[in-house]
Amino acid sequence: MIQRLALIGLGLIGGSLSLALKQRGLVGEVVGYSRQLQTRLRARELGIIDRPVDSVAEAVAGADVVFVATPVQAMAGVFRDMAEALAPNALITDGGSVKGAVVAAAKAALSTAQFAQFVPGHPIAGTERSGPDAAFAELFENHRIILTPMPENAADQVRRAEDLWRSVGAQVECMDVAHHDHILAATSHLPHVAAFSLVSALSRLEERYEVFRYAAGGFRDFSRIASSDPAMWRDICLTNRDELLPMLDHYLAELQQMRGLIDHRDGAGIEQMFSGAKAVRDALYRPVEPKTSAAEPASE
Ligand SMILES: NC(=O)c1ccc[n+]([C@@H]2O[C@H](COP(=O)([O-])OP(=O)(O)OC[C@H]3O[C@@H](n4cnc5c(N)ncnc54)[C@H](O)[C@@H]3O)[C@@H](O)[C@H]2O)c1
Ligand SMILES: O=C(O)C(=O)C[C@]1(C(=O)O)C=C[C@@H](O)C=C1
Repeated sequence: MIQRLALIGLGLIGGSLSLALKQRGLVGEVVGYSRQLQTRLRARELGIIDRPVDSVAEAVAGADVVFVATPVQAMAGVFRDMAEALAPNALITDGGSVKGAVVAAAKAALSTAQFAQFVPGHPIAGTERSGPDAAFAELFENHRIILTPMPENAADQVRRAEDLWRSVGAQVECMDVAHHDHILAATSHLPHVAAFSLVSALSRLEERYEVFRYAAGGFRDFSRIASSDPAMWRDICLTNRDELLPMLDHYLAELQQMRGLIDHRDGAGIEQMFSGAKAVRDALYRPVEPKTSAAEPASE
């Protein structure tokens, strides 16, 4: 049970965590801060927060859990603003899509003791919608949450972060910060860049109105994520640039190869490439299976 949750960033991710905790009766009071007053008031109206405040410092004062859910590049300022006001035993965690840059920002802004209270996290759950109106209590159910604990973290802080996410129905996995950024560059950041680029390319065609008029299921599935928040994805691309660029080059090489096969009317080559991709997706892509309590290992 959380006595007071400080929520910094009141959009899809922060709002959904608060609604999930409130729905289960797992939080006393939720105090919220986001940059714009209008967002804070809307978050209160939607029942995401109980008390809007005017600064990060005011939000974290007296909170036993602090959750940072702003775009990644805003987090450095948020950590700086909270440092003076944090309670000594508060758990600090976040939902940022990139972990290396967030850890570096926390380390620069917080004292050694405060940094040890910070357990970085990343829910692998979301939608293309943003802002408080996009939040919903079920978002994290049966989705993975990756925690990237650090050697500085005390074991009980890591346990608190794990318990927090399990309590809202998520399945917790831990990995190293650098490995997280490498893997997520492939599975999340590259697909978003590909989707934004595809829609951007189509939008430049002279016949674009007709193109979008006749777009059907394939286009819808591939392009949905190009409706995601541009500022959030700008931040992700810039902060995970070193992992994203090689993934992008790898993908561009594959596209070039496909172009060559089509250009040379190499039907066998095209079919082979498609068959390989289909076989891998059919075999490896598995949405998270809901866990029944009976299936939980006894040690968890
Ligand atoms: N959208 C997704 O699918 C998804 C999934 C997993 C993780 N994430 C990560 O979670 C974080 C939040 O994403 P979201 O989808 O909830 O975004 P969002 O746009 O819905 O919400 C972001 C919130 O942060 C606030 N904000 C922006 N700058 C701020 C600042 N300087 N100080 C205080 N508040 C500020 C905004 O007003 C808004 O309330 C991001 O770091 C993102 O990378 C997003
Ligand atoms: O489903 C979506 O709309 C998402 O984009 C969610 C998604 C992703 O799967 O890439 C987006 C960003 C994250 O950091 C985690 C999850």
